[in-house]
Amino acid sequence: FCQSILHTVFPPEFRFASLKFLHRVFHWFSVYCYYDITEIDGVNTNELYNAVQLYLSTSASISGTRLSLMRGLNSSSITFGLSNNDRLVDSYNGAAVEWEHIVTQRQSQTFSWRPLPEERRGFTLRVKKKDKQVILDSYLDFVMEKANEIRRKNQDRLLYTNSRGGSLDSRGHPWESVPFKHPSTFETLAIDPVKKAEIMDDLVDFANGESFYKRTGRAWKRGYLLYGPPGTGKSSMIAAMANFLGYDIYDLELTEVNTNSELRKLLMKTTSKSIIVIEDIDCSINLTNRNTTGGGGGGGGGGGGRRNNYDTASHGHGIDDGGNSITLSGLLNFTDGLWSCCGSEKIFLFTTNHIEKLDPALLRSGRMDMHIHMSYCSFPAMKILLKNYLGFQENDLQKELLEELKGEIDDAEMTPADISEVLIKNRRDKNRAVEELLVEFKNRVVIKRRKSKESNGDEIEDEEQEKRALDTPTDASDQLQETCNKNGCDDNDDHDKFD
Ligand SMILES: Nc1ncnc2c1ncn2[C@@H]1O[C@H](COP(=O)(O)OP(=O)(O)OP(=O)(O)O)[C@@H](O)[C@H]1O
Repeated sequence: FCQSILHTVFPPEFRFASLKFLHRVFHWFSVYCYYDITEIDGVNTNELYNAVQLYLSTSASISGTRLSLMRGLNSSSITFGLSNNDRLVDSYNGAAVEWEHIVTQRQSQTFSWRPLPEERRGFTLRVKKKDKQVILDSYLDFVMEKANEIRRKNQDRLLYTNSRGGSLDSRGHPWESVPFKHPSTFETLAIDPVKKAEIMDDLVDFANGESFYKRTGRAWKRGYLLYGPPGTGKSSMIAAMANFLGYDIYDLELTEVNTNSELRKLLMKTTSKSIIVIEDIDCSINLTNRNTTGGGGGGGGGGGGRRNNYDTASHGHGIDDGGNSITLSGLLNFTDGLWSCCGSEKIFLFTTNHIEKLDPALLRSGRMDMHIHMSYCSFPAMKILLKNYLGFQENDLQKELLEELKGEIDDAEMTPADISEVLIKNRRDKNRAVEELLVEFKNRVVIKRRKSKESNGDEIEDEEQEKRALDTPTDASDQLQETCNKNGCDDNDDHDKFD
C-alpha cells in the first residue's frame, strides 16, 4: 500500500535522484570506502577476482566458519574459499580490510521459455578512507603475487608443446598443455654430486635474483646448454630443474615453426617462471656456421614430417627467406634479443648430443650461460643409482667390490640409462644386479679395446683369451659369488645376508 502511494506521489526520476543524494551523503560521512571486484569484467574474466579468491583461500582456511571447497583441473590439492555473502577481515601494514563475497542471482537475457538463473559474483573490499592509498598502492599487488605463489604451489606443473604446427586454439593460444608429472628430481638424478650442487646453487641464485638482475640491468633470464651422449640424463635433468624450481616447461618443436615471427609469437605467449626447452637443437636446425651458405639441414631429427626452409646464408643478418624461414639469427634473437625479455624469470634450455655442431654464437655467455656436460656414468653417480634402485648404501657393499666397480666404470663408458636398465632387470636380486653390472663393465671394456685396436690397425688378440683375462674373477667377485651361492641368489632378502 505504502509502495503504491509512494510510486503514485513521487515520480521515478525523483526517487532515483533522492536515492543518489542519500548515497552521497552516506559516503561523505562514512569513514569507509568500498571497491567492487566483479568476476566478469565486460566479457573477460577479471584476473583480480580469481587472485583475490585464491589469496583469501589461505586466510579462509584458518578463520572461516563456512567455506566452499574447490579442486581445480590439474590441481593436486583442495583450496578453500569464502561462501556466498560471507565476510573475512584481513590486515596489511597495520590497515584492516574487510572482504565480502557477494553472489547475486540475475535473470538471463536469453530468450527462452524459462529464464535461466545466473549468478553474478564479486568481492567487495571495504577499507578505511585513511588507508586507501596504502591499499591501492601495494596491497592489491601483494594479493596478486600471493595468489600466483599459491597457484604455483597447488597446481601441478604444465608441459606445453607447439606441435600443432602453428595453428591456434579457440582462445588464440599457440601452445597446448598437459599436466607435467615427470618424477625426476635432483635426488634421483645420477650425476656427480659436486656438479649437482653447483647446478642447484646456480638455479637458486637465479630464482632469487630479481634485485640482482634489476641492479645490473640484465634481463631476468638464464641459458643452460646440456650436452652429452644419449641416455646420460639430459631430459631427466630438465624435469628435475622444473620440479626443483616449480616452473612450467615449454617444449619448443622448432621443426613446427615456419618463420622468425612465428617463433617470436610463441615466445610472447610463454609465461614467467618457465623453462623453454629446445631438445636436440643440432637436429632441429642447421646451426653449424652463421656465415656458410647452404648446408644440408643438419641431422636426422625432427620427428619425421615437415622441415623448415632454413636459410643459412641470411643467418648473420636476420633476414628471412622471403619471410618464410626460420634463421639462426631468429633463434639468437629468440634467446637474447629484445623479445626474449617479455615476461621475466625465464630459463632457456637447449640440449644436444653434438656440441661441436653448434654455432659459437649460440654458445656464448648471455645466451647459454652454463654449459653442462652430461657424461657417462661416473663412480659417484653409480652409487646414487645403486642407492635409488637397490637401496644400497655405500657401506652395504664390500670395499673390494666397490673398488673393482670403481676401477672399471670409467673405461666401460656406460650411460646412466644403460646402468639403470641392468639394475631394473635385476632389482629382485640385488647381489645379482651388482654382479651383472660388473660383468657388463668388463664386456664393454673388452669391446672398447677391440674397437680401438681395430681402428689403430693393431693385431687383434684372441677374443676368448682377452675376455678370459678380464673375466678372471678377482677376490671381490669371488667372494660375491660365494656369498650368492651360499645364500641363494634368488632370495629377495639377500641384502642383509650379503652384508
Ligand atoms: N643421470 C641420470 N640419472 C638418473 N637416471 C638417468 C640418468 N640418465 C639417464 N637416466 C635414465 O635413463 C632414461 C633416459 O634418460 P634421458 O632421456 O634423460 O636421457 P637423454 O640424455 O635425454 O637421452 P637422449 O639424448 O636420447 O634424449 C631415463 O628414463 C632415466 O631413468
